[in-house]
Amino acid sequence: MLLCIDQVLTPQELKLITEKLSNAEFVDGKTTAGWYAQQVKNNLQVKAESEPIQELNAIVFQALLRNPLFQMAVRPKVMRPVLFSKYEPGMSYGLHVDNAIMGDRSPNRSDVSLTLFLNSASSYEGGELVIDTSIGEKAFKLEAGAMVIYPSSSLHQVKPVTKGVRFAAITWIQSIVRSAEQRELLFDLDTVRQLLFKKHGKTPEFDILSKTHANLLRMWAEV
Ligand SMILES: O=C(O)CCC(=O)C(=O)O
Ligand SMILES: [Fe+2]
Repeated sequence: MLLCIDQVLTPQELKLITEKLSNAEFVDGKTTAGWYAQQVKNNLQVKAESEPIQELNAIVFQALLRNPLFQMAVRPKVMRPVLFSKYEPGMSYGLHVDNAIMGDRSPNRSDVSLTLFLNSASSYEGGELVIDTSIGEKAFKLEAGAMVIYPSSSLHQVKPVTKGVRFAAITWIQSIVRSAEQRELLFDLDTVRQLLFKKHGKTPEFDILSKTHANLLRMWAEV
């Protein structure tokens, strides 16, 4: 499932992140790409284990964990440390698929990939995240504080930035529900269940739908 969620970060969080990024040390992004993705990855990212990384990471994790739509759509089990990237004019990330398994010491499967846009879409040209979907390519260039989540199984790329600078936060999530199809079924059922509750309260229909939702989750969850 491809989903865009607006206002994941508050204006205060965005301001803090932007300030920290303006003083951060950036290094070549190739260091965290798979061997073939390295050939097409041309960007910068905040040095791992550098001073602001812990704080920046915590802000993004908190924002994700308090977001009900993210929780419903992704059902996170493990979230990989966030990468903060910067694309200057001429930089891009060519077509690739994200590594299936990430992390040497405690490996996780990547089920869901996430791009959180950190600066205004009008402040740079190019830099769209283009994802190959079953109905063709879809381009995303969202406002600061908004994010797109997409299956890690998709081929995708970041188009060259031609003017200005693009900042983004990237992470990958292992879901407690491995299958994207099952996650989408649960998301739809949960959405209907909540809409029904808002309209009619706790009806017998709501109860049965809640039972079905809970039991499918029980059947499919790996916790
Ligand atoms: O910056 C983005 O929107 C996506 C970056 C990406 O594809 C990656 O880091 O694997
Ligand atoms: Fe990627």
